[in-house]
Amino acid sequence: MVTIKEALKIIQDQSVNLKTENRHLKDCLGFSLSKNITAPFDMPSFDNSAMDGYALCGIYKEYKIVGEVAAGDMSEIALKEGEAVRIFTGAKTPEKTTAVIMQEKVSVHGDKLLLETEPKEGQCIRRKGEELKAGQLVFEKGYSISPAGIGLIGSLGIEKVEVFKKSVINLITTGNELIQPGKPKAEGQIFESNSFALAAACENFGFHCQDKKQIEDDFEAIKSGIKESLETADVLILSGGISVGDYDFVKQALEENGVEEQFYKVFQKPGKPLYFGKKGDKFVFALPGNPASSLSCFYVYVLPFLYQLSGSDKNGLNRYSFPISHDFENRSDRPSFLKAKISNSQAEILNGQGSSMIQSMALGNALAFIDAETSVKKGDLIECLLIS
Ligand SMILES: Nc1nc2c(c(=O)[nH]1)N[C@H]1C(S)=C(S)[C@@H](COP(=O)(O)OP(=O)(O)OC[C@H]3O[C@@H](n4cnc5c(N)ncnc54)[C@H](O)[C@@H]3O)O[C@H]1N2
Ligand code: MOO
Repeated sequence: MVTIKEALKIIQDQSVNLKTENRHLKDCLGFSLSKNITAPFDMPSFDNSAMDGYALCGIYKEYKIVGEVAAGDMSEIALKEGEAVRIFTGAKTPEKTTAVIMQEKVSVHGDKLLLETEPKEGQCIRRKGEELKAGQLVFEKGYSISPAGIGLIGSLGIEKVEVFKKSVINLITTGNELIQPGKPKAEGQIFESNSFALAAACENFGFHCQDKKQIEDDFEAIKSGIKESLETADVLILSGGISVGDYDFVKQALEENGVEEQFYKVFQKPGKPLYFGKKGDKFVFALPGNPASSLSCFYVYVLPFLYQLSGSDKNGLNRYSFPISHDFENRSDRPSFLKAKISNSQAEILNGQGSSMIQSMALGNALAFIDAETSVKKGDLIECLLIS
């Protein structure tokens, strides 16, 4: 049995073999850059107007209108003192433009432009290079590409980016009692839900489960299922059959497939029988079957590792401390990840903390960490991992 800290360190210390690929801008959301990106040119690349209005030369209250520039116009108007041109948002400001005035603040009489007040030098002009200078570092290697990141990369004219490949994830659920939702359920059976929750949790953070298998509690079936899944997977996630019961065959089946244990059992609640192993450059997480245990272990251990394998600068769920909204006593002798809800900047530990209970996780939005046999008072800060 290892501590939470030790388990996380064992995972973090794995040497991983990152592969790269080129992806089109439209297909790189959530991927991590395998190279820095620097600005190929100044941004903006020319001085331009921030408003629909008039570009002005000199500081006056009256100007002569001598022309027009629209966004995308290439024409160069040489403005002289006291002259103005009609201009639109994003259009290149003529040379010698002192300021731009928005059209709501002027009146036009023939070719005469009258201002309510004198303009301030430089107003409403977006300067060349004010956001980025040519050659400036825009994103560092490892940056996880966000929608705004895609926007910026596109605006730099970059069509394809080199990113780290994401892992192929395969899932195996085990258990004789499991039947698929939608099928008639006999006494003693339960609906299989972990594979859906785990696949959804992967998708939620930009990872994808390629293959899903459900296998009964039969040693040979589990052993051959693992063998087959490992052929295509970079990361194999199993659920169930990892505890000490007579029908818990997963650990032995992994061993017989040449998977080397990195740790088995973590001193925590939920998720004590968590297993982590490796075979060559493939990794295996065997999560406890209890629905809340498997998902909690996914968030705390699998997700950081998926990020690590994808070259990301992220290392798991965001962690923040929040004041707890009520007194709470953790009676468990194990440090606990408790299903919690953050609202109005306060954390509430929800009812229904059993490892088999997933409703509290579904209604909550965080896992609150409270040490074993620890009491906290209303207002004390507790560490929370934000699920959403
Ligand atoms: N004698 C002991 N018994 C148990 C121990 C222990 O230390 N000694 N540990 C308990 C803890 S803690 C956990 S957690 C569970 C984990 O057991 P397994 O990983 O072997 O999981 P299963 O026994 O297969 O299933 C547990 C529970 O979860 C339900 N389940 C399983 N798979 C799914 C699924 N895909 N979808 C929905 N629900 C699932 C299953 O029906 C069981 O109710 O072991 C304790 N026992
Ligand atoms: O390790 Mo278990 O998840 O407490 O029931």
